[in-house]
Amino acid sequence: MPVRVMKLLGVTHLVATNAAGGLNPKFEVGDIMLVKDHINLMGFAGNNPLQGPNDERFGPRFPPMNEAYDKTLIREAKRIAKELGLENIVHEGCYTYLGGPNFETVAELKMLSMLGADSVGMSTVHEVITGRHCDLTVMAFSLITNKCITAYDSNDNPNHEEVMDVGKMRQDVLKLFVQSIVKYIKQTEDSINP
Ligand SMILES: O=P(O)(O)O[C@H]1O[C@H](CO)[C@@H](O)[C@H]1O
Ligand SMILES: Nc1nc2[nH]cnc2c(=O)[nH]1
Repeated sequence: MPVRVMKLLGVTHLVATNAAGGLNPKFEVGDIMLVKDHINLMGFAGNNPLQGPNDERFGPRFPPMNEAYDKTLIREAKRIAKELGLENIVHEGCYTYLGGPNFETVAELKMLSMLGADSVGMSTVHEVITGRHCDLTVMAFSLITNKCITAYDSNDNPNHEEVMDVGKMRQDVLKLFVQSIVKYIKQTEDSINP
C-alpha cells in the first residue's frame, strides 16, 4: 500500500533498506550488501503482495521479477561506495526473508545458505515486488547486523538490541551512502527530463 501511494505521488525510484543477518561467511557485522536478487520464500508459502484481484492501473497480472533490482543502480552504488571509501564493506548478494518475528534455527540457516541466500531478514521483498509491479526502478541493500550462526555449539544468540546497535553504529555511513545514491538518481533524471 505505501509503495502504491508513492507511485501515485509520482515517485519513480524505490531505495529499500533492511537490517539482515549475514549468511555469507565473508560478510562482517556492519557490512552493506547490495541486493542483486531475492528468494521470495514467503511467496513459496502462498504469501505474495500481489495476491487477490489484479489492479491493472498499477501493473500486469503476471509481472516478471528476473530483473527486479536495477543493474545500473547497483553499478553506480558500487562506484559511489568506492568514492566514499566504502568498497571494503560493500558487497553484492542475494536476500531472502522469512515472516519472523523469531530469528532462524540452525537448520533453517543451513537451508537458506544452501539455497543461495547471502543475507536473511523479515522485510523488503513485498515492497520490491509491489514496486516492480507498478514499474518503479528498484534498488535495495541490507545492513548486516549479525552473523548467522550455523554451528550447534555456539551460544551466540541473535537479538534485536544488537540489530538496533549496529544500525546506530552505521547510521552516518548509511545516510551518506543513501544521500549520494539519491543525488545520482536526481542528476540522471534531470538530464533525461531537464
Ligand atoms: O527488515 P528490517 O525492518 O530492517 O529489520 C529486521 O530486523 C528486525 C529484527 O531485529 C526485523 O524487523 C527485521 O525485519
Ligand atoms: N530473519 C532475520 N532477520 C534479521 N534481521 C536482522 N538480523 C536478522 C536475522 O538474523 N534473521
